[in-house]
Amino acid sequence: MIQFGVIVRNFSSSSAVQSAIKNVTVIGGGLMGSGIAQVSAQAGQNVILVDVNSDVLTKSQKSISNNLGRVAKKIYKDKPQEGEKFVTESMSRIKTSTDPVSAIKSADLVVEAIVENIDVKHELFKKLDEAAPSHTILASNTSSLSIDEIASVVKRKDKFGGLHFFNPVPVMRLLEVVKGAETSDATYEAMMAWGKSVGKTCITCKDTPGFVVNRLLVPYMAEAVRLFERGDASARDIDIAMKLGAGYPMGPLELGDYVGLDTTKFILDGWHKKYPEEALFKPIPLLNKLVSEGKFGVKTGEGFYKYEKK
Ligand SMILES: CC(=O)CC(=O)SCCNC(=O)CCNC(=O)[C@H](O)C(C)(C)COP(=O)(O)OP(=O)(O)OC[C@H]1O[C@@H](n2cnc3c(N)ncnc32)[C@H](O)[C@@H]1OP(=O)(O)O
Ligand SMILES: NC(=O)C1=CN([C@@H]2O[C@H](COP(=O)(O)OP(=O)(O)OC[C@H]3O[C@@H](n4cnc5c(N)ncnc54)[C@H](O)[C@@H]3O)[C@@H](O)[C@H]2O)C=CC1
Repeated sequence: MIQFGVIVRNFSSSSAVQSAIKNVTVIGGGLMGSGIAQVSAQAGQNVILVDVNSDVLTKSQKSISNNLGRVAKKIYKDKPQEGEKFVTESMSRIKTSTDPVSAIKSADLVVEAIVENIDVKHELFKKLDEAAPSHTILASNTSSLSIDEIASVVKRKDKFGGLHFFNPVPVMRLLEVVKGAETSDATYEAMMAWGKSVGKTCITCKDTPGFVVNRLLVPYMAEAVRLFERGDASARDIDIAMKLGAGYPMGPLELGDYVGLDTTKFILDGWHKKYPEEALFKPIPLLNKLVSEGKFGVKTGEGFYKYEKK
């Protein structure tokens, strides 16, 4: 059995701590999964990125390569050749697959970043639990679902936890490490060490709705949509207000488009179902309308604003 210890290394990159986790499988090659694959490969780990859709995987590889290029420009400002080597080597550590079962055969850690739907996540984790080696840690990047509820379908509850990243993963420095009711101390410590190894500052949170960031951020974004829906201010003015008046890097509606209005709706709907009396979680007709029209934000080319399709 692999012992997940921590080896402290004395080198000057952001990942000063190296985790014993070497092989990572990331399931879901969308916005978040591609970012998680990137930071893992950057940190020297072998990555398999899995998606049901092979076109998504092609797109992910392209965006990871571009984003690695941005990182390389920063780290290797005056050494373009070293920058190129960094990109090529990091990319060579990422393999792709459409078959989750074969992709986890040598995984030390699996990070799931598929659609925010408990039934779909259950179906996947049942398969992963049966197929993964006994030492493999299973983790979910869920934004809003309960870690214990997701873990209810697996036998290895002691080796299950939450690893909640933020978008864009290569830039946002936080990782919320969520300890479920049955997550063992060894698993929790291995997740913390791994988070540090991929360059993140880790905080710990109990398995509560939205953990820390989303419990505060999602109701704020929802209130901004309601304000716009009432016609109290234009979308542009709401966003300018929060950027210039509160110092946020993005306004709340821009952020909704960036996170994905589909994901935002999944989060709110899930919480509303669980806590029907909570006014902050009530459905928002405008948000539902945009999602029903396929306007998910940046990823579909339109949300509150229009974007050039990538
Ligand atoms: C829903 C959930 O469960 C949880 C969530 O994720 S909630 C969402 C959390 N995220 C946020 O709140 C994001 C808020 N927005 C921001 O922080 C910033 O607007 C932003 C970082 C996204 C973009 O910043 P910006 O200054 O407007 O744009 P830009 O100049 O393109 O990027 C800033 C830097 O990040 C880098 N960057 C941006 N995206 C990148 C990516 N995907 N990969 C690598 N580098 C990237 C750029 O290269 C640039 O680097 P330098 O400053 O060294 O040149
Ligand atoms: N968008 C955001 O800002 C954040 C999202 N999250 C969470 O991360 C997860 C993924 O979100 P995004 O990356 O935004 O979604 P996304 O829609 O960009 O990507 C999801 C991907 O999962 C794939 N997929 C769906 N079912 C699958 C399955 N059974 N097996 C393999 N692949 C499958 C889809 O083809 C898609 O490419 C969700 O749980 C979300 O709540 C967490 C932090 C931030």
